[in-house]
Order: sequence, then structure tokens, then C-alpha cells
Amino acid sequence: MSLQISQLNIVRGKVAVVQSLDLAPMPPGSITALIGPNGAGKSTLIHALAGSLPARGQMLLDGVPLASLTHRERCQQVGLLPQTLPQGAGLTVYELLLGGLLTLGLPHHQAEQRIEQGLQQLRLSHLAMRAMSSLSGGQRQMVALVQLLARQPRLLLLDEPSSALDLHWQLAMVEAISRDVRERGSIAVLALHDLNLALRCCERIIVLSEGRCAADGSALDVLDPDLLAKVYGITGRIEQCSQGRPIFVLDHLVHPL
Ligand SMILES: Nc1ncnc2c1ncn2[C@@H]1O[C@H](COP(=O)(O)OP(=O)(O)OP(=O)(O)O)[C@@H](O)[C@H]1O
Repeated sequence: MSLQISQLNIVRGKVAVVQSLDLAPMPPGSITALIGPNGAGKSTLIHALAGSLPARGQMLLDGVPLASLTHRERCQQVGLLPQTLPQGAGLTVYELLLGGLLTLGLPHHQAEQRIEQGLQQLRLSHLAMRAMSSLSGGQRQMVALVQLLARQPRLLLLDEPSSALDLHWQLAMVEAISRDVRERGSIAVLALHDLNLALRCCERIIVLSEGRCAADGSALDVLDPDLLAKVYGITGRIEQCSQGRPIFVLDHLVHPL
């Protein structure tokens, strides 16, 4: 039981953006970071998994082709936190969250229970009656996180989930995803630029470069000087902080401007 991706090809416009992508299965209870330079294909892969972009090849969730799921099955099993956040035109946070859960077919009382629990767990109950249009970018990203977790999908897809978050909420997001994965055995895939967040929560890092897998493994295996120079054009290193945690230190551009 896992997420399997093999021989995946995705074309956007006339360009082959993801090419012959084969990845080892992602098991239940795992968090994988998808990293790589701008334009590498991270969002494209996330959106293909979410069903919003056509793809050729295999994407199997627990052995079932994602392409064979009905719209409702896909909504129930696959959750996406996109880069473009919900605007919720004219809706309050609560209404937006409720609408999302009711379209999954959840009974009203269960939907309400999940929303209240989700808002409480992330300490966001104070936002419930706010108009979505009145929220800051970071607050919208937190609401999108509550929405994703409340849906309880088997596969969680997060496209740059920390892009608008302050330091407190970056950690809260990582903790909430880690807890979901641990307690429900879900599978999480996070497209990230922040290597320190990836180091903090992801046991596996996949490096995409020009639509192909440039490296796949633990942070220590993957983030070696050759790869960093080749893929990002930078020098950098993993060090141990005084508390024993690995941290990524960015040094220089390989070719200074
Ligand atoms: N609608 C589109 N039509 C044609 N090409 C596209 C389209 N959207 C994206 N692309 C191209 O596909 C490639 C991969 O884009 P994608 O957004 O997946 O990259 P990414 O790794 O998520 O980048 P970033 O880190 O900048 O968000 C890029 O070269 C991009 O220019």
C-alpha cells in the first residue's frame, strides 16, 4: 500500500515538463519533500497527482490508478494545498471549510465536528467567522491547511505550503502534517524550497531537475556538494547545530554574478 509513480510524462504547452519519471514507492506514514530549482516541474507533478493536469504513465495509490478514480473518490482520497490559495469570494472561513467538506459527502454534523476540531488543533478558532477576503496571505494558507487536514485524505499534496507563513506557522504546519501522517498513516508530498524545513520533517528528499529525478534519498545522501552545484548552481553544506539537528547552510553561488 503506497503511492507509486512510474514512467510518468507530463506535457505543458508543447514542452515535456516531466519526463520518464520513475520513483520508489512512498509508503503510508511517510513525508517526502520534492525539491529542485524554479521550473523543475514540482508543481506540475503535484497537480498531475491531484488530477488537475493530464499525465501519461502510472500513478497508483494503494495499487489503484489515480486516473481511474471518480471525481468524488479523488476528492476523498487526494487533498491538495495549492500555491494559489482559496479566495472564498463572499464566504467566511467557516463557510468555506464547511462547503468543502459537504461536497465530499460528509454528513453536516460530522463536517462541523471536523472543522471545529481542525480549527482548535491549529489554534485558529478566532478566524472562523472572518471573511476569507479579509485574511492575509499567511492566514489564507493556514485556512487551506485546516481544509486539507479536515478532509482526511489518504494522500496529502502540498505545493510550497510555507511560502506565506511566519516562523511560528512554518513549524506549526510541519507539526500538523507530521501528526496527520503518524496518526492516520497518510502519505504526504511537499514541494519545498526551504531545505531546512525539508530537513526538519521529511525523511526522504526527491530532487527534480528539468522534469527528471536528479536524486532521491535521505537529506545526507542527496544534498551533496556535486548535486547542489549541478542542480542549483550553489555551494552549501549540511552541518549539525548545537542541539544535534542537521541544518543546511547556504554558502555561495558557484558562478557569482
Ligand atoms: N501553463 C503552462 N504552459 C506551458 N508551460 C508551463 C505552464 N505552466 C508551467 N509551465 C512550465 O513548466 C515547467 C515546470 O513548471 P512548474 O511550475 O512545475 O515548476 P516548479 O518546479 O514548481 O517551479 P517553481 O519552484 O518556480 O514553482 C516550467 O518550465 C514552466 O515554465
